[in-house]
Amino acid sequence: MITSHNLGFPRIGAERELKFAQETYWKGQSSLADLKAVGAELRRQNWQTQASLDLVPVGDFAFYDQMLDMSFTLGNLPERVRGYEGDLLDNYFRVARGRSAPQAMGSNPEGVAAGEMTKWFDTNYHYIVPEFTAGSEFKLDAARLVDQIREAKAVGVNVKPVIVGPVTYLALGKAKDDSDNLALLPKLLTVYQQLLETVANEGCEWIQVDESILVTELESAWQKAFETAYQALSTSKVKILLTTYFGPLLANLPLVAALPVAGVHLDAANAREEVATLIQKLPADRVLSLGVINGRNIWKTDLNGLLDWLEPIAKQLGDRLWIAPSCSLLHVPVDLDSEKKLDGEIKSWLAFAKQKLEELRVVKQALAGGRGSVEAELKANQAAIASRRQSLRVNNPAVKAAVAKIDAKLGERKSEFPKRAEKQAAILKLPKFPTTTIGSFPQTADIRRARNQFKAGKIDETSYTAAMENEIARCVREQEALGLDVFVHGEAERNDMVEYFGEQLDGYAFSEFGWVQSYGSRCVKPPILFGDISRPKPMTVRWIKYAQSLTKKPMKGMLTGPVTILNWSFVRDDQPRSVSCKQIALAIRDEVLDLEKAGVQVIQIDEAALREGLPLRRFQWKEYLDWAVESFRIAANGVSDSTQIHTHMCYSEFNDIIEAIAQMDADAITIETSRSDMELLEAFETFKYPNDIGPGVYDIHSPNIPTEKHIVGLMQKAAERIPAERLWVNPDCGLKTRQWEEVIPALTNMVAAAKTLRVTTNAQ
Ligand SMILES: CN1c2c(nc(N)[nH]c2=O)NC[C@@H]1CNc1ccc(C(=O)N[C@@H](CCC(=O)N[C@@H](CCC(=O)N[C@@H](CCC(=O)O)C(=O)O)C(=O)O)C(=O)O)cc1
Ligand SMILES: N[C@@H](CCS)C(=O)O
Ligand SMILES: [Zn+2]
Repeated sequence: MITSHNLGFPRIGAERELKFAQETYWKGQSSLADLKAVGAELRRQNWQTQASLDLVPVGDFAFYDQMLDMSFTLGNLPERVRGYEGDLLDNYFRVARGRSAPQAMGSNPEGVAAGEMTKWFDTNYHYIVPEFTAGSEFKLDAARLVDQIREAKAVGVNVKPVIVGPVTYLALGKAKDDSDNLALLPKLLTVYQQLLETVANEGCEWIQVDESILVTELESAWQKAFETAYQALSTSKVKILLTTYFGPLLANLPLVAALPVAGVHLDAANAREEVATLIQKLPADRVLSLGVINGRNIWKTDLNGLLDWLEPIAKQLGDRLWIAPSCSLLHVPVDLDSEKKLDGEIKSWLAFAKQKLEELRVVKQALAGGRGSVEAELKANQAAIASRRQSLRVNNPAVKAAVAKIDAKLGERKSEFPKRAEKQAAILKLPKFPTTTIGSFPQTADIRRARNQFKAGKIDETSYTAAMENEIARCVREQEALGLDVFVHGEAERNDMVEYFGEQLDGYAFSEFGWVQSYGSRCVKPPILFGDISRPKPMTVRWIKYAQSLTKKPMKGMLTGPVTILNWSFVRDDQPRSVSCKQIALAIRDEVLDLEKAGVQVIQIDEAALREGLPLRRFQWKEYLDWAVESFRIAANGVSDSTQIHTHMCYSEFNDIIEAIAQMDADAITIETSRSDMELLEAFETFKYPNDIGPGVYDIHSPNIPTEKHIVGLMQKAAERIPAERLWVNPDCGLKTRQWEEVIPALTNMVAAAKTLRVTTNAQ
């Protein structure tokens, strides 16, 4: 019998129950017991939803992040949070976000430095980076996993615990003292051995061990680490299913095939071409789990096409074949059935997490009982696939023609940076160390309530516009009072920096409940790019003009760049991403030019997702960066010399892409640096990045407020690497997740720091 299973299910809940429970607790408005009860209920519901599977994941639920869970399971806590005497979950939140609920802060009400957060491979999910030193010690705490195994058994499902594998755990962590992470492997393996033994003692037959770094290029020491690790774990009584996802194994395939594990999971949605070789290389007693349903997109699977390919494999492998989604379903929304307003035709093309598991059920049934046993389901699927292929709504010949006409000149500024900078300085007359913010100001409950009421038809457009203008006016007043130099309008009218644009562009559809976890309690609702993209009318101009009318300070026009819109959308799988990106670039270019025409002097085009879109394999980087940079340049560079173009990137490791960033040729770039203590600037220094830089000095992901002294210190470090006259002073990222009570003191300190720097640091 073929085994069906799942690698992970979205933990946030169909109505974002986890988010609301977390935030209520963090505000001190509920108890830890309330929060834990919500978690338990979500896990119960998720297991029930997955009950038709032969094996159900356990341990995929996390109160913040699965990597942080693993750090706690392994007893790998940063020194600064050790010895905390309260509840473990409160300590966990202290690592995750610098603090827990007010009632749990005890003797340290100011909080601690939060753990660094970074992107999970090429997804929009963020994990908390494990911290190591040469002396790191590990100590098993399996209580969380054991409790959840028991809970799941009580629900009546067949349990398959899920953990992050030892090599991936080490590879994704960071040594705080520059020691070699790999040197910790022997100590770590002892704890993993204990963990596997514990799981076996709970009566589990299988454990899923995620080793996702196997889809990246591995140096030989890391390849060797896999051999060492799995040799050491091979004596365990529980069977290991080694899971890899997000791409092909390429050079790592022979290594994976030879590891002494009971089964291997391959992302067959993205690496179908490797299946035959893996079957050939895998010893005959091993299970092969194929990720046949794409866990990263929201499109229905062509089930008949899949079966054409899979049936012979099923015959060949028999019981050795397992089927699953390609990766954890963490990256897709929970339930398409919640969508009541989505266009019926488009909805018929889609599948969210629950629907993907239903697809898996149909595939398993078709393999076990023949296609005839699921005839109705397969027919309906075929009709949906054909409808999408043939739909006239997908193709817009005018857009295709505009993309075909793109030439190199479209992305060229008129003059080089020094000449532009001179012209811009003459108009903007900014002081040294100019201060600015990244765009958004707090998205207050009032703003969200007004938008909710507008969308529900409870208030009309005039009232909604008035409410948003009120917020913009407040934001301008606050910036005047703070004494910032370059203003923003605060993005009150935007639900999200990508969804907002998706809602206004033709070729996009958007959902009501299609939430996906981005980090902690924060979720995004990626818009669905289904057709050729065009801009029916200006999208931001009226708001920016209104904001500019309230002040004499320069007001930044605020846009999201084409690469970020693309990377944070669910995109088409029927044309190259590069083509979709250029279509978006042309739409954003028109918006940039409209802003310029409206008299806007500074235009920021956020490319926060440029880095994360990099293919996981280096040999594919150049091709991606070429079209990504070209798309940005098309969007940005139609303006005159005197218009100042900014871009913004957060969470970026810049070393790898610094050349591409320079080629984008924005007049100024603001970046995230505060948690990494300006380390990220090394790339800009080494490369001699020629344009202006604003290294973030305020970690906006933590409620902690940076002091003036701290900011001055960070900027002095920055000035050691970058000429002071090219430095801006700004937060790491937008302020939408913060409260006004946090933002005002933090920005007051930031402006004060800039003033201090102007008198203490030499800049021309
Ligand atoms: C910069 N980041 C972003 C990423 N990806 C994006 N697509 N967008 C980003 O900004 N990736 C990297 C980082 C990740 N960072 C963040 C930061 C903050 C959020 C966030 O705040 N998300 C919000 C949801 C935002 C949103 O869409 N808001 C809507 C709906 C608001 C809402 O929940 N309404 C309530 C009703 C409210 C009421 O009646 O009072 C409801 O619908 O129930 C809006 O403003 O209209 C979040 O809450 O998680 C995400 C990623
Ligand atoms: N302008 C956006 C960028 C976030 S990456 C903001 O300020 O929220
Ligand atoms: Zn940002």
